Formats: sequence, structure tokens, C-alpha cells
Amino acid sequence: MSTRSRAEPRLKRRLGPAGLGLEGRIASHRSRAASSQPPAAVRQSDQASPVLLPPEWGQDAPPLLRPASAMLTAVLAVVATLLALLWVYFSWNFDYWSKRGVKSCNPFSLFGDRGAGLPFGKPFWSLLDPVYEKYRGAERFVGTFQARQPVLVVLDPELAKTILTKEFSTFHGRGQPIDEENDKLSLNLFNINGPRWKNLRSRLSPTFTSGKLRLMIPLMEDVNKELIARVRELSTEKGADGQVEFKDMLLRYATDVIGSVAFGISCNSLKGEVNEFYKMTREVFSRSFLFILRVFLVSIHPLFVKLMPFKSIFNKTTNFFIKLMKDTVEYREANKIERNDFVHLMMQLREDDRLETDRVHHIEFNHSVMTAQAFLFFIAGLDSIANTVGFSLHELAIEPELQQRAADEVRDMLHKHGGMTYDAVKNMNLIERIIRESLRKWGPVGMLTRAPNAPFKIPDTDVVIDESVLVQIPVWQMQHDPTFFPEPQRFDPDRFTEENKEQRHSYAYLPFGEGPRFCIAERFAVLEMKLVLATLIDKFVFTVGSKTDVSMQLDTKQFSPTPKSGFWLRVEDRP
Ligand code: HEM
Repeated sequence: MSTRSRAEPRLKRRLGPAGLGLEGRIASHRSRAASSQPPAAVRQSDQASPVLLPPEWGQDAPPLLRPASAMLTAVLAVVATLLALLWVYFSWNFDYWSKRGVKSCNPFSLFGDRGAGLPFGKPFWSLLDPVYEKYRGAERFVGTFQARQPVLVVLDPELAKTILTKEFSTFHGRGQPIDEENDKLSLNLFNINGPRWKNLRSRLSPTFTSGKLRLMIPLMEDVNKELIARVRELSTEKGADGQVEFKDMLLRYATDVIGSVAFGISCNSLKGEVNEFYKMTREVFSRSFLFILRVFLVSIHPLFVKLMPFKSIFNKTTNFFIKLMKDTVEYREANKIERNDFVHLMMQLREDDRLETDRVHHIEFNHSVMTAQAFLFFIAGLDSIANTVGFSLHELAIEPELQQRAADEVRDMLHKHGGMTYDAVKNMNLIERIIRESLRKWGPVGMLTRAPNAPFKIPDTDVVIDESVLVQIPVWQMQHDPTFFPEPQRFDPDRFTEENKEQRHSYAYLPFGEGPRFCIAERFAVLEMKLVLATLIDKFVFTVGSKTDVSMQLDTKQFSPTPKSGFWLRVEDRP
């Protein structure tokens, strides 16, 4: 008995009476195959059948497969319709720029010429490279698309000045919708716009006055001492050959500083303790891809901000930080503790709430609003600070002469001011220029964005853009443009002498943004970076070691320029 004939009774048993039809069809197909001539009954039902068969199947196709083919055809039709609708939705706006006579990039280049908001293999900071390279010097602005949203890329620093500063009343927002209801930490200074932003910004700005910063120095100094001890410990470990990896080290440093000045807690990350705070911070950063994905999806449609399950993704970290803030505030209230940090300043703001007159645009300083601000400060102050200091050390290790000059300046200032005081750090001119140049060459924020809240006529043109447009200013590209910074790959802190700064347009260098919405913490960030760089250079000599990646390959998966294999440097005590 053949295999097939043995299988048939089994099939029949399983199908029962209902299977007879199937068995009959199998039999008919078999006999048709034998004679190549379908029986009349089958031909009849073929003609009556509404089923559409793919042409290559011909009329000899087995009737058994026809329902499946119908299903396939229906699915294909639905997919094709959906794709067509999607295409219409995406391309609806693609004549936005041509209608206005604006030079524009190929809108079909979602993943190519312009690149989408989501970096498919391209690092985020270099997304605007192709546009910038093609049009720099020739155009003041170019029209592009981020998914389906029209994006005006500004290539001229003077136009950047108009948008960021002169016409701020039209461009006060960043065009990023938020889900205040579900995402409790989204109600922060970076995200909100209009009068609410103005109200919050004016209340938070006093946090960063020189008087307040002066008081934060001792908090940072405590962490600096731990940093020095840890560098010494690691560099003298057996087999280390004096080499230390500074990416992780500086991240721990920045976490301990921001933990102390923003949340008022000792994280002890530098001591190697695996604490919840450090774990949470890393969790936030390991999800930078999700943040970028959210930005991209929102550029397709703002509703995505509500539809995507980001709430549950970020819930764990959100709840952790809200509880941390609540516990800290309650503990301080109960024990009457005052400390010169952000928590204390926000507790004072909460007290001032009672006196607030602008009740409409006023944001009450409850636990979650306080946490949202502290959380933003903390996100903004980790990788940006750690990487800028790391890149500075890397450059100084490559240029020993420059390093020696910087060390001489530090010792001179320490001597003059009797230690690492606020005034000593403030007067370290070369150290500041090194940080500024590091922010030029390796700046963490690749582009600035603004969204108009009313139609806006671009000066000296007839072009009017409306509220649907996003404006992007290519910071990374301008800071690497040889027109403004000759030999852009050369590390040269002298680009930031007063004399040299006057030679170029000030809006060609925007690491902290510009206009009323520039980085609120620029002074704090520069102080912290100068302080830690000066402390390290005062204590150690940094040189290139066998593990140093002198050519500095960047990790293209990160949101900001980050070294692929860390900042490995050889360290010795400075005599
Ligand atoms: C190297 C360090 C840093 C860099 C390069 C940097 C850069 C920036 C940039 C480019 C912006 C947007 C400005 C604009 O749109 O014009 C910004 C905004 C902001 N940054 Fe920073 N930042 C740094 C550190 C910090 C730190 C340490 C904090 C907090 C402690 C902070 C808090 C903020 C806040 C709250 C905003 C939003 C301001 C607003 O919208 O009113 N940043 N920062």
C-alpha cells in the first residue's frame, strides 16, 4: 500500500461526514490530474465560483486551495489600500515648499537625503549633514521634511538670530507635544510653552545666580575628592598599567554631583556602590532610542504621544523619582534641614506659591512638578557634562603642551585665591576656553528646534511659513563649518579668545542654544565642568596609553557624540 492510500482512511476518520466533501474534492483532483481533463461538474462550479485565482495557477489549480487564495487576495488588497492611504497621508504635504518657492530636498528621501527624525543607522547629530553640505553658503534656508512634517532648516546664523532671539514671541515653543495627563515628568521647563513657560522660567532662573552657584561649590568639592581617590585607586591597580577609563568614571562623577545638588542625596556611585539611583539613571539613558522613537512618531502625528504605551515604559523610573522627591521633602520638613541644593530652592518656590498673582498661567509646585524639574536637571546634567569633560581630557592628552599651560593656569589661580574657590574657578580663562572648544568640536546638542505659533514671513523674502512647520538650526554642522571655524577638526581653544570671537557671527556657535530659551543652567554646567577639569589636571598628568583610541570613533547609536570605546587615558600624579 502506498503512503498516500494509507493516509486517506485516517483523514476520512478525522474529518467525519463533513470531511467527505473534502475527500471528494481530493478524489476529483486526483482523477483530473490523471486525465488532465476536469469533470464537467467541477468545471461548472469553477465558472460559478467568485474566487479569483492568481493567473499562474491557471484553471487547473486545485479547488481545495481556492478559499486560501481568496483570503490571500483579500489580504493583499487590504494591504495595498492601506499602503496607498498611507502614501497619500505622507505625501499630502510634499508640495509645501515648492508651493512657496523654497529650495527643498527630495521629500521622498525619508531615509536618505534629509534623513528622518529617527536615525536609521545615522547618528542623530549628523542627520542634517547632507542638507548642510549641499546648500551651505548658497542658501539661507532650505525646506525639508521629517516624516510628513515640513521642516525649515536654517543655514544662516543671522536668520538663526532672528528666530531664536528677535522674533522669540513667534518662536517660543519647541513644537514637541506632551501628554501631561499620563506622563507626570513631562511638565518640565523644557517641554512647556507660552505664558506657563515664562512663569516657570522666571521662577526657576534664580536657582542659577552666581550667589547660589557659589554655595554649591562645597557640595561639588566633596564629590571631587572622591573622584581623585578613585582615579588614584584604579590607575595604581595591579595590571592597569596606569590606564583608566574615564567615560564610566565621569558619568559616576556627574551622577553623584547631580544627585547631590538636584535631589540632595549621596549616591556614592564613585565608591562603586550599586545603588537604586545610579541604576535608574542608566535605565533612563538606555532608553534614549525610545525617546528618539517618540519624537519621530510624534512628527508623523501628534496623537502618537497619547497612543504609544510610553507611559508604562517609563512608569518605573517616574514613580521612583516622584517617591524620592516626596521622601526627601518630607524628611527635610520633619527635621528642619536646609541645604544649598535644587530641592531646597524648589521648597522655597513652593512657599512663594502662596504669593503668586498669575493664577491662570501659574504652575503649582507640588511633588510631581518639583520632581519633573529636578528630573530634567538631572537628565540634562549627566552625559552632556561627562562627555564634554571626557573629550577635553582626551584632547589634552594628545596635546601635552596645551595641558601643561592649563595646569600652570590652575596652579596659579589656586595660589591666588587660596584654593578651589568660586573666584579661582571663574578666573581660569584657558580652562574655560578648553571647555568651550570641546563643546564646539564634540557638542552634545546637535540641533535646536523651534515652532512658530503664528504665520511668519521670513525677512527679505516673500516666503511665509505657518504653524505646521518645525524650524531646525544645525548646530553641529555650523560648529564644523570651515567658514566659521577654519580647520574644524583641529582642537584650538584660542578660537574663544575675545578677539577671535569678535571675528565670527556669534550665532554660529550655539552649544547652549540662544535667546530667552537658552540653557537655563549654562553657568552651572560650565562651572561644574571647569571645576572637575581643573581638579583633575591639578592632580594628574594625562597621556595617551595603549588603550586610547586616538582617532576617537564615536558610538553612532547614542543621542549625543559619545566615544565608542570609552576615554582610556594613562594617568600619573602631577609633580
Ligand atoms: C554640557 C552641558 C549642557 C549643554 C551643552 C546643554 C545644552 C542645552 C541646550 C542646547 C538647550 C536648548 C536651548 C535652546 O533651545 O535654545 C538646553 C536647555 C535646557 N537645559 Fe541645558 N545643557 C547642559 C547642561 C544642563 C544642565 C546641567 C542642566 C540642569 C541642571 C540643564 C538644564 C536645561 C533646561 C532646564 C533647559 C530648558 C530651558 C528652557 O526651555 O527654558 N542643562 N540645554
